[in-house]
Amino acid sequence: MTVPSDSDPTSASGDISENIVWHENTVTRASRQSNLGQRGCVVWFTGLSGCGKSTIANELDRLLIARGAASTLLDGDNVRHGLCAPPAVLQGEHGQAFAERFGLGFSPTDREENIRRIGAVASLMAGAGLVTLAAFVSPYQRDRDRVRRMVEQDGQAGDFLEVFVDTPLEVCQQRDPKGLYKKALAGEIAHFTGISDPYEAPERPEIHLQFREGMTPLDAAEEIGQVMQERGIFGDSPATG
Ligand SMILES: Nc1ncnc2c1ncn2[C@@H]1O[C@H](COP(=O)(O)OS(=O)(=O)O)[C@@H](OP(=O)(O)O)[C@H]1O
Ligand SMILES: Nc1ncnc2c1ncn2[C@@H]1O[C@H](COP(=O)(O)OP(=O)(O)O)[C@@H](O)[C@H]1O
Repeated sequence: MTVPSDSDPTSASGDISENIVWHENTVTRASRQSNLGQRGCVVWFTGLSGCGKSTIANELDRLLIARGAASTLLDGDNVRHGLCAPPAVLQGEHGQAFAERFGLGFSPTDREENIRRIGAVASLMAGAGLVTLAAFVSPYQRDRDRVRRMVEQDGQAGDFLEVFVDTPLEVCQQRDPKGLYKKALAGEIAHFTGISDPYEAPERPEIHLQFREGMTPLDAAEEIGQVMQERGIFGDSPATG
């Protein structure tokens, strides 16, 4: 825990929230959604490494764009190159102390902060009216529930759709496209989800993609698109203020 220094503006004022005042935007979420003809939302893919999160999310993204929707995609590996970069990436530019303080690995606390940051960004994107796809292992229910609360407080109930990509560990290990399971099983990667770190399966996901042999990414994406249609995401839903 870093004790604020005298030069830290918060040390004099005590509670930082006293000096940070929420500013209501002039342009409302409702007008952004009306312009886009859709409801901003977050479609949150969770599951083991190799379960198919990125593939299905990209397929859904393609379907959404094809139907004229405005969507965007946040992916674990990619976001960990920038917003949630590890210490090794930050050190060169920012120095060791900064890198150790703000860089993220895979400890429970680092994963918590990773998902908290992404949840805040995803909520802002949904607030702009975008269908925001997010594909992260996000192994802890508490972290996923926190994003759900954040998104639905900013918007409305139903704006967060949890998609459990329920592919068995054995299948993920057989796929192992990045060779990470092989490394993890050889002890070369610590805290690897499903091998040496826990994964808490969603208790009540909006969409449960149960693994079936022959089920294609397109099948999964179309199933999600259908649920989104039924939930009024594409323009026949009441806009929020
Ligand atoms: N220790 C460990 N555990 C799990 N995954 C690991 C680990 N180290 C690296 N990777 C690679 O990082 C991707 C997971 O990053 P996420 O940001 O989605 O993880 S988390 O949500 O913070 O748990 C994940 O990407 P996907 O395979 O696309 O899921 C892995 O390839
Ligand atoms: N429905 C599917 N059927 C067969 N292979 C799949 C399916 N979905 C994904 N894959 C393959 O599994 C591997 C891991 O998929 P990926 O989307 O990278 O998973 P994740 O993002 O969860 O790590 C990739 O090689 C991908 O082509």
